[in-house]
Amino acid sequence: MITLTDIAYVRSGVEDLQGAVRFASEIVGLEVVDSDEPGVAHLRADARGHCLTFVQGRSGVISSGFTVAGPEALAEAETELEKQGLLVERGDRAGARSRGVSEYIAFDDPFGNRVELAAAQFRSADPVRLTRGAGITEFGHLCLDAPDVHEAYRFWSTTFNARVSDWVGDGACLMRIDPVHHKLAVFRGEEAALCHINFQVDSLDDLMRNWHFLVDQGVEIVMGPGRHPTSGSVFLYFRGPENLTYEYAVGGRLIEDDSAWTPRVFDLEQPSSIDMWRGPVAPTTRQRQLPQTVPAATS
Ligand SMILES: O=C/C=C/C(C(=O)O)=C(/O)C(=O)O
Ligand SMILES: [Fe+2]
Repeated sequence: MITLTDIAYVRSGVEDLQGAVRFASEIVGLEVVDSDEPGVAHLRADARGHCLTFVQGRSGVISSGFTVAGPEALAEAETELEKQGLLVERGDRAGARSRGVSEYIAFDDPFGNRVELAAAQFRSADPVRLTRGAGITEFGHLCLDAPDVHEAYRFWSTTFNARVSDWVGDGACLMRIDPVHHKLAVFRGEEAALCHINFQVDSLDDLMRNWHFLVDQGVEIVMGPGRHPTSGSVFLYFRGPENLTYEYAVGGRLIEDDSAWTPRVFDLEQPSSIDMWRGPVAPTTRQRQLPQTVPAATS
């Protein structure tokens, strides 16, 4: 089993590089990192050198990167994946440099999502300089699409150390690789794709200020503000250029003791399974069944 130590980055192809960078920096708030690569832009949210890369070209996710413990673990992972019959490519020096990692390998998950494993992701000692006061604290998780979330779970939980934290019916599988409720989510979708990329913010005030800012900027709000019963985080999903969906979230449960946690299965048909603030506020059935008051008998 391959042990993933963290999420590392998302690389996405964009037709309008300037537009994507402008949105990710001036609207989302990420810091633009210097890049000497023509047609490539890197953005930063936390101590990682960068966590989001846009590459001028065909629109759509290129790859999602994770880290393993080091070069030996990477070599073992390469062997393990090849044993499973997966076609594994070892990245070259230029590719590693562009990813801000020491070395990496790449393969497709069973659905065609391009996944990369890196031996080490470079950290930056420079303080993060967000482009606006969005309150972003970290690149929190990434969510992939797959036609069968159970099959996806089987892949991630047998090939890797992913454990399921919660399910939303057959629609979503939320997996952890450390105590954070999920660093990797898989949503049911017709084909391989990046469902969204999450950035944690420091406070509820940050999230709500961001909401007003996005609305004032005319950004498409996809969902929220709301609260996930799964992680418990308060969320806000919004659409950026070329259909890249971002999520701000605040909070979220930690699962420190695997043995004490039992994954729950929320009903995909219930709106409150995605947003617990959408639960029924109408009178409960008990009140509806209260006997009608009987008019006083007329004498
Ligand atoms: O309906 C599921 C939503 C899950 C969460 C969460 O619980 O935080 C996400 O953020 C997600 O799907 O990525
Ligand atoms: Fe999310």
